[in-house]
Amino acid sequence: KQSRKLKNLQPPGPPGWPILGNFFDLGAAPHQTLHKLKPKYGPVFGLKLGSVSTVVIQSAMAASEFFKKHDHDFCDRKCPTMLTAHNYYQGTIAFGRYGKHWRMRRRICSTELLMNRQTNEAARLRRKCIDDMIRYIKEDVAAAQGRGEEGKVNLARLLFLMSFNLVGNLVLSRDLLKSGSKDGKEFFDAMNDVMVWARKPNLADFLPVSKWLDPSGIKRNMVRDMGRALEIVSNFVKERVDELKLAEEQETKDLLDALLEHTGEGKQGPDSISNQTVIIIILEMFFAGSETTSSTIEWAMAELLRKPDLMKKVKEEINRVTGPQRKVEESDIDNLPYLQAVIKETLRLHPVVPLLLPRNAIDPETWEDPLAFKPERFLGSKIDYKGQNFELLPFGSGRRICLGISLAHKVVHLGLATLLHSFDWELGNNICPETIDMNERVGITTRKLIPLEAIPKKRVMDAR
Ligand code: HEM
Repeated sequence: KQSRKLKNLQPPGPPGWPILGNFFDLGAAPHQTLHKLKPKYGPVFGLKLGSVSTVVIQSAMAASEFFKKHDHDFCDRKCPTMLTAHNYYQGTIAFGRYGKHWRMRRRICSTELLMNRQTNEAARLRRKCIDDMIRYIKEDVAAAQGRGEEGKVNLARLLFLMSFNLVGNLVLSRDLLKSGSKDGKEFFDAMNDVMVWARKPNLADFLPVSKWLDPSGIKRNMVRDMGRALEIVSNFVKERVDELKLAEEQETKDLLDALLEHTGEGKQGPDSISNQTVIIIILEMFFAGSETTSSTIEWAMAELLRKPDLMKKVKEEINRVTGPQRKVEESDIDNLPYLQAVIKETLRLHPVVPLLLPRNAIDPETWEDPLAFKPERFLGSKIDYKGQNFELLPFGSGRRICLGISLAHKVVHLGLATLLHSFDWELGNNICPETIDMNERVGITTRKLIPLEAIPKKRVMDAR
């Protein structure tokens, strides 16, 4: 949201169509279209998306200036129309209006979930979910080979299952994917469906008069699936409330407990939250924390499979630090500079939230050969993604910086390193490094259009 003063300062940009403005000029990959407009309009220009005035910032210098001088003016958010289903907008952190309610919800989540009081317990859960993924991979390969196939696994799906299950463990202390968990399976399906609808671009966000139209039924489907997801979470919450009533001592063990401490009778004022808000925040942790993390690891694997020499280099580094038998631990991350460079390069080239939460900057001029995957550019460089280096902002910066940054940092490194250290990866018949499809599917998050599949092989060193 812009103040009137800032609105008047809207910089010039490409002329748009009457009423619709530049909405249809953005195309299927808006972040790439914006990059192409830069030579003509400079690093800062304005766009009219229907009735919404937007400022695009595409240089490190302008982003630095923006965050240092105007972060406060731009720290409000506009909730996409799709997320008004079931009053989602009233509880959300990611799309919430800037103010005391947002601040309080964010504080509870970052303290309880991400700075985690029980640091060792959270580390154990991360380890467990990643180990489970390795087990599922082995089971899938065995099943595929049993069918006489070459043993390809759908890495995209297995990574998503891992990060989804991790959020379930951290926020609800529930293993949602444990076989036989009916609620878990239903919740997983409903979540997936909501994300499909949320990914669709929606003219109603930019042209309020069109918000009553629903030609392809997206809104109707969203209401239905969001309703299913919220109902399942609301049952989880009810169960916990009942458990707490019976418990003698109440100890905060996860995010749900922490949120429930702020509800209930006698709680009033800015410090209190409603039951519905608890449910929405829990759901949001799954939206914000699962696909973002899994997609980043998937892109990193795709880039490494395209460049076998880089794959070899990162595997050798891990092997040097852990030896062939020991598992990679989170405490190894600091000693794996090449792995860190691979992740930074992945987040530079494939930021999973490229545009749709505002304030993210892409800055090709800062980088030599910007479209090439070259982790080496980060070796010996102090550039990091914590929001202070404005040429690399995959998690945003300022007051609305990603709340899950430290969790994502650990899971992405440990997850990728464990995949690489557990198997030797091959592409299989009919595909070679040069032909891996790297197209994007753009929405709230940018995923690989074609989910990555690869064959995990017994490591050469184990086979010897
Ligand atoms: C690689 C993984 C991830 C990436 C690239 C990512 C990226 C982002 C970005 C770009 C934003 C907007 C920042 C801004 O406007 O300045 C954001 C916001 C947010 N992220 Fe993440 N994220 C990731 C993982 C996670 C995880 C694991 C969680 C939690 C479990 C999470 C929770 C959130 C929340 C709640 C917000 C909204 C913050 C606010 O508006 O106050 N994210 N993320």
